[in-house]
Amino acid sequence: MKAVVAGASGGIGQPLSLLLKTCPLIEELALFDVVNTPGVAADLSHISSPAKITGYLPADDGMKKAFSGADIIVIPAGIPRKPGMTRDDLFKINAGIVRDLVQGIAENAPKAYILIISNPVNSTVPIAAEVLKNAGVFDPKKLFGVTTLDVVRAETFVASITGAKNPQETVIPVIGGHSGETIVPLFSQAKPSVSIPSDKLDALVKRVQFGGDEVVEAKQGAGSATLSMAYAGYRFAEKVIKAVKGETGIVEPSFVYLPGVEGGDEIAKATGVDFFSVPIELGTEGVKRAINVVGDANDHEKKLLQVCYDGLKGNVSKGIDFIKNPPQK
Ligand SMILES: NC(=O)c1ccc[n+]([C@@H]2O[C@H](COP(=O)([O-])OP(=O)(O)OC[C@H]3O[C@@H](n4cnc5c(N)ncnc54)[C@H](O)[C@@H]3O)[C@@H](O)[C@H]2O)c1
Ligand SMILES: O=C(O)C[C@H](O)C(=O)O
Repeated sequence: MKAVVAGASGGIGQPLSLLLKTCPLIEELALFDVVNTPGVAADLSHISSPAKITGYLPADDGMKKAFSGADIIVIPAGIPRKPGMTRDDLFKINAGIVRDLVQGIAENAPKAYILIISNPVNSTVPIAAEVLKNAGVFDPKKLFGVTTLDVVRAETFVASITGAKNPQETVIPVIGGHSGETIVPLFSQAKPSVSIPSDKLDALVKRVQFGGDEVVEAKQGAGSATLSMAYAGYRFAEKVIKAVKGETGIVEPSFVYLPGVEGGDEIAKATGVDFFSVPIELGTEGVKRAINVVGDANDHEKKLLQVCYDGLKGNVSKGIDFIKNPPQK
């Protein structure tokens, strides 16, 4: 199993690479970034875990060398938010970064599982899908927008109300997209069920939807969530790897292209959007099936979902349009 981190020298990239370096399921780890990968790779190479580690810069065909033979490529490359910015404000710079990296994947590792962290995820994943389609190598079962941090936040924040000792033991589907009101936690479907006092529900939902802002404001201009994101990115990558290696029954929400995966058509019909995060059962080929939890949402959650669909549609078409009608240089 060869894993790659593209954007490996950044705030997320470094701790994510650290976690992947310690993963016993990975034999080879390649780090790619426009800066500092030789140093980050040298540092991590002293860790006595099995993964062989290499670092590449764009010079000397670095992207080709990093991506060739990759089984899984995680992309946290791109600029993060500062206070007062929306994720969509990152589009101008990050759209081109993701387009070019995914083009490199299409050319050098067309069969790799691709996990996109770079924001705005609601648009960068459709960008990736279009690039892969144009290159004739799009497999919707292998393209994932990483929304795990929203799930992690829901687990953590609900535990502060229920007092659960281990927040991770409560499974909460968080669906939709990855920004503000497109993020919809379905607390009515938590397993085991949770009891949230009605006067606390709105604030809890808002905290999950705008958890990213909490970190952006606390960092005062020094970036957005990096450590919790590295944890979340690793958690999702590890689940994909375990499923690919044959472990069964692994389910985690992810932002995928619904019409291309089993069970997705029904959800696309219900939501009116083709890219959407829902619980995904993972298998040896990536997405095994998308699980339709939309119909089970309660009335309060259905109202949240309506707002989500409206916001998400614009974000998705903006991404698709960026590739179909490229901006003039
Ligand atoms: N999906 C999520 O839940 C989630 C959570 C947190 C952050 N993010 C997003 O992740 C991205 C990265 O955040 P960060 O805090 O690590 O930022 P950062 O600025 O600390 O790191 C980004 C890294 O990307 C590198 N990079 C830039 N262009 C590149 C290219 N063309 N090829 C390879 N590498 C390139 C930079 O050199 C830098 O090392 C941001 O867009 C942020 O909004 C997403
Ligand atoms: O808030 C951000 O901009 C980063 C990330 O999407 C997050 O949810 O923390």
